Amino acid sequence: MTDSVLCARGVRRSFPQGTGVVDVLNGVDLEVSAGEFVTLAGPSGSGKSALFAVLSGFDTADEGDVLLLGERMAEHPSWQDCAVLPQVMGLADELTVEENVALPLRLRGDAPESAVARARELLDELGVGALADRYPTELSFGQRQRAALARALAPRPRLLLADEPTAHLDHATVPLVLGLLRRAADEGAAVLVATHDEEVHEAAHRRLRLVEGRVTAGASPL
Ligand SMILES: Nc1ncnc2c1ncn2[C@@H]1O[C@H](COP(=O)(O)OP(=O)(O)OP(=O)(O)O)[C@@H](O)[C@H]1O
Repeated sequence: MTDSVLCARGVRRSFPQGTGVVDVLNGVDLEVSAGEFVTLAGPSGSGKSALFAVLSGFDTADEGDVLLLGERMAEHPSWQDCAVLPQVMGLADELTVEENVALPLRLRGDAPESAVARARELLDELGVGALADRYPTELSFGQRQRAALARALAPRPRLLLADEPTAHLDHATVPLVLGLLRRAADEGAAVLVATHDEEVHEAAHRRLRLVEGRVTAGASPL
């Protein structure tokens, strides 16, 4: 693919377990291009979060390469280009919701007014605009998840990795999240989502599966 944003080749990762080791990733190959919304399925414990940790540069593969925009992630972590929505959402408790969402924009030097405007717009779209002045600990898990998604989307990353972005959401809220993930892809981002949620898989351009530590094509796209 010419417009590859994320490319993993031969990624292996093992973890110590008891007296031995468990091989979780056994040679993962995958590619996600600009404008693609791709989902990753796999049974609980199959290694989706472990793979996302390697893809986002939080963890290092024992073997193999991860390229972001053609650069090796391990050597050139491109924090400006990659946004992550981890399962543990990692909002800063001492900042309000709005400040959390605006933070990546402020860190890269955006003016306060435009950072706040972007934060407000995303929070409104995700149905949590009224909570902008609250602190994360005052929110439900589903509300925090939407705030964390707003923060990930705020800088318009080239790559968005979202781990179970609908895990805490009710049925009525899932379409709001799907709409923003699709829009990010339509605007040119590469979007990779690990999920057990069939509704999310159905919205994807392409589906992948993690089986026995390797990525295979999932069910055909719609
Ligand atoms: N840091 C670690 N140390 C030891 N073992 C780990 C570590 N991280 C992951 N594992 C193991 O790797 C396997 C895969 O875990 P992972 O959390 O990636 O699964 P998952 O597919 O994301 O599961 P779920 O769908 O339940 O979130 C598990 O057996 C887990 O115990």
